[in-house]
Amino acid sequence: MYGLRQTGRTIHLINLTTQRSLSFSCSLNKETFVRDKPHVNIGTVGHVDHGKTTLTAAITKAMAEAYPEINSFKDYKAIDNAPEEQKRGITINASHVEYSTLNRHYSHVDCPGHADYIKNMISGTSTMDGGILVISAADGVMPQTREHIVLAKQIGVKHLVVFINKCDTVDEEMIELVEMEIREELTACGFDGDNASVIPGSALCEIENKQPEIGREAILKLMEAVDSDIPVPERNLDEPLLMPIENLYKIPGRGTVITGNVERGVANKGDKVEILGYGKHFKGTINGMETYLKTLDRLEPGDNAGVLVKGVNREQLRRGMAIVSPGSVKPALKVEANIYILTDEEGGTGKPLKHMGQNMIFCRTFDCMAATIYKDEKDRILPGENGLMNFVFRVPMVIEEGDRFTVRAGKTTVGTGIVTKVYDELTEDQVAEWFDTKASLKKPL
Ligand SMILES: Nc1nc2c(ncn2[C@@H]2O[C@H](COP(=O)(O)OP(=O)(O)OP(=O)(O)O)[C@@H](O)[C@H]2O)c(=O)[nH]1
Ligand SMILES: [Mg+2]
Repeated sequence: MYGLRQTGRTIHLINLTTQRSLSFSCSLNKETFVRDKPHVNIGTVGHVDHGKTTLTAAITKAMAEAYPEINSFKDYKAIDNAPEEQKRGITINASHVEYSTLNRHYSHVDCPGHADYIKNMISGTSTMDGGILVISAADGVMPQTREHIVLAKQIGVKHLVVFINKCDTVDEEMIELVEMEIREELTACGFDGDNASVIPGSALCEIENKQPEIGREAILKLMEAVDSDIPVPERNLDEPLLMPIENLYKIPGRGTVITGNVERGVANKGDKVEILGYGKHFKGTINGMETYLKTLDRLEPGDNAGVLVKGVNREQLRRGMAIVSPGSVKPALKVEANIYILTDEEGGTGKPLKHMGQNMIFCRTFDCMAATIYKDEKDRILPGENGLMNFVFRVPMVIEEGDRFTVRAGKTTVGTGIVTKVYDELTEDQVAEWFDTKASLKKPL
């Protein structure tokens, strides 16, 4: 026996015996997103293949089964939907899904675990109010488990809930060992390891409707822990708009759709905006906003939104730029930061940064080359220590006092920092000339 239920634009076909449902969209007029619950941004992080995408799909399934009126199941293929992701069976791009518990609406970003795509993990994590750390009971703590905990901490994710996955493959004793190991690891990285919620289960069991005690029930327990452990952050509605760009789409005849997470401020249809970063400056007008295919009445902090902007071309823009209220942000070329250098064990290089070296800086959704300059040429900040140093970007970037960022060299995270000061004494020409000649032969900027 099957039943039909409609929620907004979505029709759910429900098997009345198993309560499994299949959802599909119909083309009624677009619904308006109703802000009837607090909205929280979360996501899955952890080592490659530990089951983050499977868990993401399993959460949407468990939520759709528990509250079908407000949720629909997104299967694995809908989350890892790029051809290369499907061919290789790994996540490359951070991908977003939404679901609701009775108390909250969540936007969930499923981050890649593979070391080659840490860049996408960093930009995905930059918008999280809290995270679900996924760890396989069969493997325990692995290199990217540790790297993701360290990065989440430094990026400013204050709350982590742990899901020990693949419990269908091991015995009780092993699960207890992994729980002890992960609590220690969290504590070592500055989280409250003793009191963190650690939920054992199996994402695959929920997907395959097996062993509900480690499948469905564990996922519901996990979401209860997420509801209670990850507080709704304070949203700053009074400041001018800032929304870092995550992705861009061109809609022929309509304009450019910019997706991302609103960091602060509100904006309405018809508002004028600026788009800044990578030394560029464009002007446009907001012509519409959406979240998960529903119309937004206005942009608010925390929204994971798609914004239709008139007056800019998709080709001019790139991820890492930011949409801001006109005149509210001045991009910076040179900043001072308090920087912490990772040790070998934390996944770093175990070496200090070079004076006048060049490294990639990751902040919000941007990555940009910067010169690393010690205040005194003889200074060195050793692994495991922190100190002040200057960074000069190749081009002006949207970065402000108090912003957190990550320093990477090749595939390794070298350090993490917080901006303590923004200088404005340099011109773009001076910086371009300095980078274009052999930087190391010149005196520090
Ligand atoms: N036995 C078992 N296998 C699982 C479970 N969860 C996931 N898997 C399997 O583990 C493999 C990796 O799962 P993914 O969800 O792709 O892992 P991931 O963490 O998203 O991987 P990346 O995004 O590439 O880092 C797949 O073959 C899954 O079917 C589980 O609970 N039990
Ligand atoms: Mg994945």
